[in-house]
Amino acid sequence: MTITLTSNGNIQLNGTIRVPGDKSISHRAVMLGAMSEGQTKIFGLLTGDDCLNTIQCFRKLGVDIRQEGDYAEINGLGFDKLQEPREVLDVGNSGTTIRLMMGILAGAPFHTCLTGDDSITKRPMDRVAIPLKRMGAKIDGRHHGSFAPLSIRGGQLKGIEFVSPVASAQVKSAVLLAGLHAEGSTTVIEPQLSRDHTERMLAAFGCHVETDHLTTTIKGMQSLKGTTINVPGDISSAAFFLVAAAIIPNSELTIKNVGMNPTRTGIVDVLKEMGANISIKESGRDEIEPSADLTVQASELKGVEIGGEIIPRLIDEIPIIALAATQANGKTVIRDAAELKVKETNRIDTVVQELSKMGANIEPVKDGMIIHGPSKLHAAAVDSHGDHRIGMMLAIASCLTAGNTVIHNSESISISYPNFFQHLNELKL
Ligand SMILES: O=C(O)C1=C[C@@H](OP(=O)(O)O)[C@@H](O)[C@H](O)C1
Ligand SMILES: C=C(OP(=O)(O)O)C(=O)O
Repeated sequence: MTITLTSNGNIQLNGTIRVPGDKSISHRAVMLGAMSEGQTKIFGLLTGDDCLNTIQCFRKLGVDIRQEGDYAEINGLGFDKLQEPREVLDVGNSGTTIRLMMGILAGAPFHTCLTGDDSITKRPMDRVAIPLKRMGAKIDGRHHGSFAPLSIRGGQLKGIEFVSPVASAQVKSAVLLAGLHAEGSTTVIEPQLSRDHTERMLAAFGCHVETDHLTTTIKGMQSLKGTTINVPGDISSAAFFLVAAAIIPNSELTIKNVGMNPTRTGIVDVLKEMGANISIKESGRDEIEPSADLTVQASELKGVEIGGEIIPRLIDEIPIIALAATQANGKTVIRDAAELKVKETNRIDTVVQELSKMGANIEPVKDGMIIHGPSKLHAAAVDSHGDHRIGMMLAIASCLTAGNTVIHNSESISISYPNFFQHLNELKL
C-alpha cells in the first residue's frame, strides 16, 4: 500500500491520545497465559499484526484463546497440554514471536516448524538456537539452524549458565523460558541490561525468578498460574508522538497511560537531554509494570551523543530519534547500535537512505549514524521498506514539510500501531 500525506507547511499537533498496548508485554501475556493452568485475562492487548500472529501460533498448539479487540481470555490447561501442531507456525514479521517461541518449544516434547515473512528469514536465529541446543533441544534450519524456516524437537532440557554476547531481551527471554522446563537452574548473564518484561511477568504468573542486575536465574520445572494482566500503552509507539510534539512548532500533546518500565525509558532521557519540554505524571503503580501520562510541548532541541548502556533502553526508538536530531541544533552521534542492522530492516541503512531523500544531513557509521541539524526537510517519495518504525518516522517527518509525501509500503505500520494514521489525523490542527 502507498499513502500520500499532504502538508501545507504549517501543521501543528495538539490534543490527547492513548497509544495501543505495549507490544513486548502483549506478546508475553499471551505466551505465559497459554502455558499456564487456569484463566488469564488480558486488558489493553495490542491488536497489531505481530501479537495476532503470536495468538495464532498458540491456537495451532491447541490453546483456547478468545480475543475481542484489546481484550483476550486464555483458558490455559498448562504447558504439558500443548499439542504437536499439524501446521507450520507462521510468525509473520515478528522477531519477538519466533525467538520466544523457540525458547518455549525447546521444552516441549514434540516437533514444530517455525517460519515468517521475508524479513524474518533474514534475521539471525543462531543467537537463540546456540544456547537452546546447549540445553539439549534439537534445532535445525537454513545455515545449520541460523535462519528460519526452523525445525525444533524439544524436551529433556538441562539448565545452563549462558553468557549472552548481545544485550537482547529476546535472547534472554528465550533461554529463561526454556529454563522453565529444564532440569536444574538456568542463568543468563547479559553484557548490558535489556528490557525485563519477561522476568516481571513470570513473577506475576507465580514463578520465582532471581535477578541481580545483569544476571537472571530461573529454577526449572515451575508451573505457571493464570492471572490478569493490564497492558500499559507502548512507549515505543508513544515515541513517535513525543518526538512529533517536540519538533513541530507550536505543538502540545498528552499521551495517557504510557508504560514507564525503566528498561524502556531511554527515549524520555534522550529527549530531555536534547532540551525537550516533557512532564511526567504517574498514572499507574501496577505491581507488574509502571505507567505515566506524558505531556510534551514543542521546544528548541540540541544535538547529543547517544551510546553505551542506554542503547538497549531505546533501541527501537532510534529511527524517530534520528528525525528529532535533524531538527536539533548541532551534531548528534549515535553509536554502539550495530543491533539496528538485524531488525525488521537494516535500520542504519533505511533511516539514512529515507531521511536523506527528504533533505536531512545524515551519514551512516558502522554502529550507528551521525546527523547534523537543523535541516529544512522537504516532501519526497519515500519507502518504509516493510518496516513499521521507518514508516511511522517518515509520516511524522512529512508534518515538517510542505507538499505531498508519498510513503510506499505503509501497511507495515499495522505491525505495532494499527490506528496510527487515525491518531495523526485527529491531532493535526
Ligand atoms: O523482547 C522484546 O520484546 C523485544 C526486544 C528487542 O529486540 P532484541 O531482543 O533483539 O534486542 C526489541 O528490539 C524488540 O522490538 C522487542
Ligand atoms: C525490532 C522490533 O520487533 P521484533 O524484533 O519483534 O520484530 C520492533 O518492533 O522494532
